Amino acid sequence: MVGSGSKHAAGGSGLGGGGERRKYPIRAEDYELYEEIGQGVSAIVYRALCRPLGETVAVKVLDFERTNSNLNNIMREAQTMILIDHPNVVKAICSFANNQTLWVVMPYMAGGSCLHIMKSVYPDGFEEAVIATLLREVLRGLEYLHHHGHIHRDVKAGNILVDSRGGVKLGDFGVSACLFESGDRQRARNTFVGTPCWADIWSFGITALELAHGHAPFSKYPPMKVLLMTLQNAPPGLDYERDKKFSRHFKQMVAMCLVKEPSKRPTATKLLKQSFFKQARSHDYIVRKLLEGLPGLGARYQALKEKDEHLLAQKKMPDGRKEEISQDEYKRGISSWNFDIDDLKSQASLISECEDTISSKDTDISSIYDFDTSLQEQALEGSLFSMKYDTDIENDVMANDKSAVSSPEQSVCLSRKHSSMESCDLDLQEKDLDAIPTSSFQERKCSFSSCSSDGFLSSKESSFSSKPQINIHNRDKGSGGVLQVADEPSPEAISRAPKSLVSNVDEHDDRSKPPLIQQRGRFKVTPGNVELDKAHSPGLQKSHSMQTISQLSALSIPSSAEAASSIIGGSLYIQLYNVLQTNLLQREQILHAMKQLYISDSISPVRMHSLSRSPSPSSALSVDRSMLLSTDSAAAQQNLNQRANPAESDSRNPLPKSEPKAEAAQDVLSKI
Ligand SMILES: Nc1ncnc2c1ncn2[C@@H]1O[C@H](COP(=O)(O)OP(=O)(O)OP(=O)(O)O)[C@@H](O)[C@H]1O
Repeated sequence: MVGSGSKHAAGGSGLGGGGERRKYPIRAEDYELYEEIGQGVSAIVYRALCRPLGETVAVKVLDFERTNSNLNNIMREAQTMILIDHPNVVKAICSFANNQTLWVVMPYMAGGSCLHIMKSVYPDGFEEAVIATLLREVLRGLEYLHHHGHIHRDVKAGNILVDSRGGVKLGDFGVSACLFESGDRQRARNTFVGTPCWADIWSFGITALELAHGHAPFSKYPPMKVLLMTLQNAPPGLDYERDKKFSRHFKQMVAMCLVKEPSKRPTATKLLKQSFFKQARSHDYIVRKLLEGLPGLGARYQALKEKDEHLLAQKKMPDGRKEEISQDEYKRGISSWNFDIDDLKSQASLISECEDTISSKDTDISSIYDFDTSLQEQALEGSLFSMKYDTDIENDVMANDKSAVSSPEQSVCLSRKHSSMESCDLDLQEKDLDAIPTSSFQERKCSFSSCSSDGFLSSKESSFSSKPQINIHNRDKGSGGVLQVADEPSPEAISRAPKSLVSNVDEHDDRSKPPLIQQRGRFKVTPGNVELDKAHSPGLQKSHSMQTISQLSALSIPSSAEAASSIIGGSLYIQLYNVLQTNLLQREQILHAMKQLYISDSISPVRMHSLSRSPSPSSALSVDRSMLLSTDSAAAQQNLNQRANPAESDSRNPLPKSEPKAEAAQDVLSKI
């Protein structure tokens, strides 16, 4: 559709009334944009008039500059929306390019989103019959999507839209996935039988709670806490005192959706048969209950926006923002995955190579969600979690240029040579306590100190590089699964990388954009004192992994400490975990190398054993300098291989031997 020579596009059935297909113009000048009615990660939605037809529509203006999704992805979203034809799913009427933007024309949903309605009028949630009516419509939409091989992946109150006649539709296909898009329909069907709906069904259950309470579970908690709670706690439900007003059927329906074991969740079709939905009513009921007396959408949206801005002016994150971020984390923490099974399998096996705590035996998707010890959860967060949520940036770079993957020397992103604290303050300060709940503060602090107790990472000493970095996960098993950070991607990689990525690399090119310190999946770290303006934030991708970033980037971050605790604390936590993993792996490799060298130098087995068991730097005080100078994990690995397979040893790479130097050992280990 984009750039099509024709000046008109056929609208979807029903839009023109009487079943005729109306011709919608595909030129910007044929649409008059009125007030803003919504904003997403990379798009602003306006009420608009389609001049030739005299019809009010919604136009979603997607800024190419603000999305780091490639054009194909954007087109895919628009195309998907155009092909949609179901009364409970918002379809796109047409789309076209206009300068640096893509315009997607949609039917105008005058009631706006359920989230906005709740925030404006029902802060404590809707009554049960309203919820049943809304959710039945949503389920019908989901049933249709799943039947056609689509997964919505972003089911939430904010994406349930209501039209002026009480019609309810699921909107926002920004992160939807088509199971068949690889072209191998049969394989996709076989691989995914039954699975894809699971993610949406979990989100659907959380959305039910959101509609019942006015907010999603744990929405007041910071994202990482929410994710941990999702993994650690029993699934949430309608179990509290305040939930007594809800029927048994409602509670049962929610409980069916919120089962951690994905395969045990019902399909949309099965859910629709639940008794809970017997109380669902008509569209008129929705009009009466929700829309009557409601201010116009534009005014409502403006009022909510002003409230948020007011909170921002007071340097507080608006509750709504907090909630949105947390609820996204919550839902996505358990319900999202990338849809490349092979990729997931290789990631899972990678993790098992890195982490003893995760079994590699079962690489089925569901097993990925089945870790139940806290250590495994932490490993999940640190590695699988971040890998699962990799953005397209990584994929693009990996696909485009493998040379962008850094050498092992470049892989340590926490190093002394980049020890300025400019980027972020890892040492969470007491004054930030009001920004996040005490429990999570303590938990996070505790995590940091446990790192430092090993002597490998001190929260006080360490920092992230202030240099912009691109985070590349090395998925090559041969590398042992080290998570690597490319310090400087090759010029080729830069030239071929998506524009937004390049802009992250070269901060000098665009100083209006906050320098990206590190981007890992949905999280990024920026200098704490940078004013982040959503409108100018770079590299925003319309994907769930970036949604939080966008929400965060809309905020003014007043101080690094505050930012660390209230906003990017979660991302720091993840990054620290990744760093820790990287370092632990390297440490293991070095210790292995040391062991081997000790063997060759006739060091007593008892001593060697104690060395391998003790991770503390002091245990390495009397080791051979040459053993320790190899911080290059690949070289260490090669040395190990040579020792293990002497026949294969390469005489061009002799294992260096030199004198014992305790200080050197300590020096090297302290840098790890
Ligand atoms: N057709 C529509 N009619 C009325 N309002 C709409 C329509 N489409 C979207 N909106 C409003 O605009 C907001 C943002 O739209 P949308 O979710 O499509 O953008 P996005 O960039 O995909 O956002 P997200 O961050 O939720 O992924 C919605 O939450 C909703 O309030």
